Amino acid sequence: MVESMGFLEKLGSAEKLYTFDDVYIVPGRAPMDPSKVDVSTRFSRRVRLLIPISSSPMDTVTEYDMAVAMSLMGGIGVIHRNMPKEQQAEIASRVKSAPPIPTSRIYVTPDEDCSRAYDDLRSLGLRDAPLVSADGKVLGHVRAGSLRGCSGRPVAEFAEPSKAFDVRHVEDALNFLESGGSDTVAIVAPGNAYVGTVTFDSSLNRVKPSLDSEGRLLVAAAVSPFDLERARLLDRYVDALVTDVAHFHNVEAMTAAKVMAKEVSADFVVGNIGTYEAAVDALTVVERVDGFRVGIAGGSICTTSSVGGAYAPALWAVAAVRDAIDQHGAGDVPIIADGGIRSSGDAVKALAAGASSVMLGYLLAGTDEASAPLIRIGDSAYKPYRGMASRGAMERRFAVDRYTRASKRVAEGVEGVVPYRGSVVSVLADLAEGIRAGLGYAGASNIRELWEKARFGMAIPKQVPGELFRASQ
Ligand SMILES: NC(=O)c1ccc[n+]([C@@H]2O[C@H](COP(=O)([O-])OP(=O)(O)OC[C@H]3O[C@@H](n4cnc5c(N)ncnc54)[C@H](O)[C@@H]3O)[C@@H](O)[C@H]2O)c1
Repeated sequence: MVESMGFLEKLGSAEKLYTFDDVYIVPGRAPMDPSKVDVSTRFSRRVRLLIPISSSPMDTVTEYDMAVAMSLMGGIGVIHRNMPKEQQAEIASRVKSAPPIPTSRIYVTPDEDCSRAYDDLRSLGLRDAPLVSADGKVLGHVRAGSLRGCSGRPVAEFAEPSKAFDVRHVEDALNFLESGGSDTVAIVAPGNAYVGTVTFDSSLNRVKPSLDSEGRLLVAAAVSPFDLERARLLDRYVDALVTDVAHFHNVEAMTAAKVMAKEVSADFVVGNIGTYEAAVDALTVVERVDGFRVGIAGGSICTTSSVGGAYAPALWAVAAVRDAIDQHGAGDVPIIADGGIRSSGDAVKALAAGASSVMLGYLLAGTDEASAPLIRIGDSAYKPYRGMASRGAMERRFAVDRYTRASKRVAEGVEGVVPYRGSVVSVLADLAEGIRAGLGYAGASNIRELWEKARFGMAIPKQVPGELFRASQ
């Protein structure tokens, strides 16, 4: 069809590539209060989430801390691939053995001065703390009360029998804390190795982690579709593998992914893709697709649209891929909307267009758990954030992995900084609440209903709400 068109006709029939700023959700009749809206979803065919959010596999975003926090908050983190495969697998395995509750690292060591330990515990408002040896084993427990008035003696003299709980049975620890038996308990891995301290905090009840069938935190990892060895290694630990290339709709990438999908047992998510045709081809060639990561060139640090002139904004691409899935009887393959999401409102629009979840980079990059160091510029704190096809990220990739194929020499991303935003826990809690509110406005009580009920509208003339207020400031 397109081939028989003249060039002018081709230009004139340009498709409308809707972006997040082009449309809004038209409010609909809400069946319930937003607090009761169910935002649980699936990341991929078998991986269930309690909030529809994942963290992007970027080297300034997702390593151990982010992956743990994402799952603790009901989402999932995708560990980036800009490191040796052994290191990526080690991170995934540590996430799997992390306690499925928020922990801190408050403990006392045997040779610590007892009066200093007493002051430390009182300043934290704690009645007790685990006693942990220098080589990381839980030896017992120390009560602040028994340290009162002591001086110059080692903490070891005040040790009481251990109050440590196995990481595989943390519900016992929570019950013990709730019963008032203690303020703190140690969580240990098999062999009594100290993992972290759980401190009694009524807000614990509000944390609902997303877990696998064995009660462990969820984790996913990025791979190149050409890196079979990495995929095989990661497959032992992760719930999902995510092919991580800019343009998955490439015959070589899809053919390699077909081989990989047969070799691994974790859910197999492919991407990035941006069109109806890419989804149909991927479903046909790869044969096992457990999820699509959708959106090309939309990220805040991505320069693909200026380097290559190509763009498939996540909103438009999600709708196209959802239609492809529905029309090709592929069942219920979840879509992850990726790139350019700057707010919970953007996330709601992506979900309304047929996504099951959203993947975030920019919104999470400024948090404590993001894998870049905190830096100070003048009086303000920032964290570095860079595209995975930026010069720095590419150099790192080729330096750490000699098997990486160099598909590009020209960077398609930039490196910068984002303002520091504190813990990702509160960022995610706010985003989840915003998404619940969005479903409420759309008149939906869950994401499925949002797909059915959401109506899109355009403001004419195009106007951004709040613009008038800002203009008058
Ligand atoms: N989401 C986006 O919009 C976007 C855009 C650019 C880069 N990136 C990220 O940057 C990193 C590097 O990506 P990458 O694809 O260069 O990885 P890569 O160098 O590992 O390339 C992998 C393969 O993807 C295919 N491919 C990539 N770009 C192509 C193109 N322009 N035309 C045809 N085939 C192409 C090729 O098969 C290539 O061998 C990844 O983490 C990727 O997710 C993301």
